[in-house]
Amino acid sequence: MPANTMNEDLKRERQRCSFDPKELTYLLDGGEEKTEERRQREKFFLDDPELSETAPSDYLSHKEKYEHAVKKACIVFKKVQQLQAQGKAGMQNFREVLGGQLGSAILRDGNPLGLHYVMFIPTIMGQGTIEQQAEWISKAWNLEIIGTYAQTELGHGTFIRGLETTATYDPATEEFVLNSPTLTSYKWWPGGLGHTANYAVVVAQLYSQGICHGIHPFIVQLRDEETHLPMPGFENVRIPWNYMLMKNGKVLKDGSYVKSPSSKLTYGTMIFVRVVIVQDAANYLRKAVTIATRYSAVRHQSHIKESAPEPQILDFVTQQHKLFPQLATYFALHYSGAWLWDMYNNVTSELESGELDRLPELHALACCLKAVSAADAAQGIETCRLACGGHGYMSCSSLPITYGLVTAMVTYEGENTVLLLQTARYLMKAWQNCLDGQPLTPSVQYLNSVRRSFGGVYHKSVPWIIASMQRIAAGKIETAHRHMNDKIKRGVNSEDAWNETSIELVAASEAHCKAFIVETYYNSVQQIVPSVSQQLGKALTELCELYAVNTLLKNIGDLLRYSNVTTGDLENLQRWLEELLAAIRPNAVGIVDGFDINDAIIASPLGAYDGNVYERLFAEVSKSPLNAKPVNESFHKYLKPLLKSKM
Ligand SMILES: CCCCCCCC/C=C\CCCCCC(=O)SCCNC(=O)CCNC(=O)[C@H](O)C(C)(C)COP(=O)(O)OP(=O)(O)OC[C@H]1O[C@@H](n2cnc3c(N)ncnc32)[C@H](O)[C@@H]1OP(=O)(O)O
Ligand SMILES: Cc1cc2nc3c(=O)[nH]c(=O)nc-3n(C[C@H](O)[C@H](O)[C@H](O)COP(=O)(O)OP(=O)(O)OC[C@H]3O[C@@H](n4cnc5c(N)ncnc54)[C@H](O)[C@@H]3O)c2cc1C
Repeated sequence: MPANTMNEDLKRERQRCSFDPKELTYLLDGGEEKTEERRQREKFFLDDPELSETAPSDYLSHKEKYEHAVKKACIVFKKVQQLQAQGKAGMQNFREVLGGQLGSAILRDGNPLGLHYVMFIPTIMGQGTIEQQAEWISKAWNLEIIGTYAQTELGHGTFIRGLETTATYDPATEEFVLNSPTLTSYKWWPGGLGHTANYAVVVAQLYSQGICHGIHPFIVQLRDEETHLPMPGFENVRIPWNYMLMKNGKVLKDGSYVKSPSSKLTYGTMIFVRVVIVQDAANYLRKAVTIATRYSAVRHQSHIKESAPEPQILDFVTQQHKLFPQLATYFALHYSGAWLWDMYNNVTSELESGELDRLPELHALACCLKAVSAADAAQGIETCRLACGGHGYMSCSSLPITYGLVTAMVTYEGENTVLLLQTARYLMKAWQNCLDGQPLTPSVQYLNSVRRSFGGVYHKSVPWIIASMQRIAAGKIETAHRHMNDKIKRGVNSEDAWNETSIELVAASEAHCKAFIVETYYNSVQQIVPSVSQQLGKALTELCELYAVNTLLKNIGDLLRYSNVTTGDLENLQRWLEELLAAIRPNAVGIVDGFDINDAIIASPLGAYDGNVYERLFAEVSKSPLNAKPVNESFHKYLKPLLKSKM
């Protein structure tokens, strides 16, 4: 590939952009200094020859992939320690390096230490007493031990009250006896459990004095610290009394049980990871949309006008409609995720001082935001893949693997439907409170005002869209609530009525979440615009408007059902959408440049900064071991005899 050549289309795109992409980069990083620190950090890892790929891991066996990942995870860990020693990395950077887009670029096939950092350490911090934290955290932090989070069993993942593993307290020896007596009680799925971890937080049903007290977390050693040989399996395994994490519920040495202020505090790590997922989903989406946008600016095909040369595929309005909403969705999830992170930190410090009031609202928001961000990012990444035609299907495009990582988010840490039903539980109570004139928490305040009006007159503004989406959400909440209560009045018991209404409950929850995201995104942009250049402010406003208009248009049926919108209003909305696509078009490449994702993290011949798509694609496929020899052995072994036999 010729060195330092830049694709001519991308050059032109960059000249057309109305704002300076650097300004967007600084905004997203939190300032020029932060951008510089991030770039230095990325360079520190990506320039390390031991971490850079000599050949794509696609061509390795499963076993080789695992060994390769462990090797790299260890190098990364040592490098993080070096940064920490220099005061250049804290917990947040740890997550970025090991779990964020940098981590996923270095450890393309998964991080064997991921669960150690994302769940094992946070569980000890959130559920352990001060003494237990003192005992375990530094060991875990320094990687003297490697942990995982073993909750899910072969038979139960969602319904954790149904877990079968037991931990029975024996006061005679001051030990817990752990047991997984059936096939369905075997721990199944925990990341790193098979070969990497030597300790786990095991979630088990606590029994003491003959009474079951529900699920609680226990630290269990899985492998010998020296030989790494597995400890005896989960049949009557004894662990010391103080290996039960006892910040919340406790067992005293005599076996008496002291209840937690809320049994749901045991579920705290799950809330933490759901909050983290919102940001991670957004970041994976921005990587995919960077690839697809740059590719679409470089790729020419077909005609808009027969007389003109083949256009960039980005000039097809349908292509813009595939990609620009994904750009906007990134920002929407980014700002909603930041909002949720702040709420999580505030509520967590309130919990520390015994205030539990805001926990249900945090749980309700974390559940629906995790579900919607995982689903929308997965769908958005798949749209980006489709937008790249055949080349998007290639593994080296990085789009299939990115989709694979994000679609897993739909299932893990609470399956999406299940989480949306948790939010629906909260919304049903909120609606009842609304009917009873009881106070409402901030995120459902809108139910009160929307209840009083069927809809305002259309005006071309995001506040009108927010009000419309709130009307849809309130309408769906009211409908589900009414249908469920009608069933109960007809004699259906409340649990069956819930199940029979659950399609509407899930839809209500999604609508509530979408209204929340649009409002949070809009409020964030309103706050930012006065502090940035007029050009960037305009670009950010257009993206926010696009997210709002596009989301509303995807819900036309609901809009017609729950508001007094006219068909003329819908035509106006469609025109507005098309105007926004045209307005964003000149800035599309500038926006993804503003994301400032290093080429090594992009890891796709379709999406590199220089736009040398075809040269890079060719170089990539040349790496396949299959292409090393002109004739593969299978020809002589199988094809040739078959061809001969036909002669
Ligand atoms: C630093 C380095 C980073 C490296 C990163 C590497 C990358 C890592 C990559 C991947 C990580 C992968 C992580 C995946 C790990 C996992 O998946 S771990 C397993 C997660 N499992 C789940 O999430 C299970 C889902 N199920 C549940 O959460 C619950 O069982 C349930 C909520 C569905 C039901 O629980 P149940 O006890 O039956 O509750 P209910 O009866 O339905 O409700 C009772 C009330 O409790 C409230 N509630 C439920 N959950 C919570 C909570 N978390 N907090 C607060 N309150 C909660 C619920 O609303 C009910 O309240 P009311 O009675 O008032 O209505
Ligand atoms: C990549 C990956 C990594 C994971 N890592 C870990 C880990 O490190 N540690 C760990 O403990 N676990 C881990 N898990 C397990 C994960 O948390 C569970 O798979 C997840 O919580 C879903 O539970 P399940 O598999 O039991 O699904 P199920 O609950 O069996 O879901 C199957 C279907 O049933 C439906 N369903 C279930 N219950 C209800 C309900 N109440 N109402 C309506 N529909 C319902 C669901 O919507 C879904 O459609 C991981 C899973 C994956 C995929």
